[in-house]
Amino acid sequence: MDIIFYKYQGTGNDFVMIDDRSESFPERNLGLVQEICDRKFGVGADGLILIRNKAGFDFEMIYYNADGSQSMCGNGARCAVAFSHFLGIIQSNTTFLAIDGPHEAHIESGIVDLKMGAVSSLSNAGKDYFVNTGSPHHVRFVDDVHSYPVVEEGAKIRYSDPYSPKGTNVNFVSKINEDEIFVRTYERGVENETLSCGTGVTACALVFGSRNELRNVKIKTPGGSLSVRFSENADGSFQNIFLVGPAMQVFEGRIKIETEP
Ligand SMILES: N[C@@H](CCC[C@H](N)C(=O)O)C(=O)O
Repeated sequence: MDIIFYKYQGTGNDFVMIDDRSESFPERNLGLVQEICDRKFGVGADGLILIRNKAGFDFEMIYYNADGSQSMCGNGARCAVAFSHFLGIIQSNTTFLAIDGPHEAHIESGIVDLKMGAVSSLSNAGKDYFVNTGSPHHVRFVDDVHSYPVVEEGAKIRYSDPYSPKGTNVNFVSKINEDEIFVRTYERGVENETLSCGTGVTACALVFGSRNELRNVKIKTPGGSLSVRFSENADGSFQNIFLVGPAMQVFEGRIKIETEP
């Protein structure tokens, strides 16, 4: 069996995208997801996304990390919107379903403005913070994020007791300007630093924005620039959270699936 795929990247977070409206992808075959995402033996990606039909929505995004686990992916969702636009499923506005619930988005000139789920609170985690933006995120502010040992420290926190057994993603943040931060993220499910993480930068923007009375935060990541705007309620919850940034198709191809003779 051959599967036609497209590759997308959103600020360097890269995804294999499959139009699976026919529901022919063997979604329970997590070994296949791992093989496709393998950078040496497969296509290579941080994650794999299936686009499926869903009653009441324009489409459903089914997201897998490179290891086959599932969670919400902000950059993946922006790429899914761009891919659905490319496929002609949507025009410039959409409402779609992801693992954490419904999302709205707008796409124009390759920039996707994605509404994230509401966030109930920010928690303290020692001197750091924890925020769930559809996926769990530990947020640590550091003096110089560029020289910080992200993989080593991220792996320690990712597997640490408070987050066991499912673990967390871990973000390291330095302030660049009054309204701008630099974020590097260790992602669970990839088990490495990725060039950008959409739910991660959203978590960091909420913490930074809340502490500094900002409602629009610019973010730089190793893979490019994003922004997050939001409103904060008196009870410390957040709503109308929008993650904005580019999503690009980089190539298309055919995956050869070995079948038993
Ligand atoms: N890269 C993603 C986050 C993907 C999910 C995460 N690795 C997890 O398992 O929680 C993003 O852009 O949000």
